[in-house]
Amino acid sequence: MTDRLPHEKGFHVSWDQLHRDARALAWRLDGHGPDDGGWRMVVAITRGGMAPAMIVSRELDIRTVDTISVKSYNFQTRAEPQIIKAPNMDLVGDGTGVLIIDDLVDTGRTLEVVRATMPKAHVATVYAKPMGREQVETFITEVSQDTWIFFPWDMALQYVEPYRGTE
Ligand SMILES: O=P(O)(O)OC[C@H]1O[C@H](OP(=O)(O)OP(=O)(O)O)[C@H](O)[C@@H]1O
Ligand SMILES: O=c1[nH]c(=O)c2nc[nH]c2[nH]1
Ligand SMILES: [Mg+2]
Repeated sequence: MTDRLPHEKGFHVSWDQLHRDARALAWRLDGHGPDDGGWRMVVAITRGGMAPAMIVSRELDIRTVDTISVKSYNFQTRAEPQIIKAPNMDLVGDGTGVLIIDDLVDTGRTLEVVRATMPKAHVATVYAKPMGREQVETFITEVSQDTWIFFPWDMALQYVEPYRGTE
């Protein structure tokens, strides 16, 4: 099944902003792991979760980092999420003490699929849209459902015309 989402607005995130927001996510998570061991592992949802997961694992000094690969979108058109690569389940166990990190939650379908494989893990994203918010335990910034978030790895600096135009 695919459906096209109308996006009225754009939210453009620079590398600097992403760094600040991912750090803020780490600080919010600090000290909120399970009482008997804290956060012991990070699982990044590729590809968008990899940069935030690197920053969070660095801030929280977590050295065990794995990935789960999920493909859900072709540009802005969504399809059913598919797990292409699983993390090391011997390390993940039931997910206790595991932080699952993604760049954003939109409809929540990606996280639904990922959560099912690690039921006791804690899910955190940097950004969240209302439809998927309930799939996430911790996030930093919410944007409206009709906003498309543009990440720094999808953008480049380019010339823009002055507001008043040129002669
Ligand atoms: O909540 P949902 O509606 O499922 O959408 C959110 C997911 O979509 C994007 O990933 P995408 O599948 O585009 O892959 P990418 O991370 O490799 O860009 C984004 O990075 C999230 O993982
Ligand atoms: O770069 C992205 N921006 C978004 O807003 C979004 N929603 C789902 N997948 C997305 N990818
Ligand atoms: Mg993704």
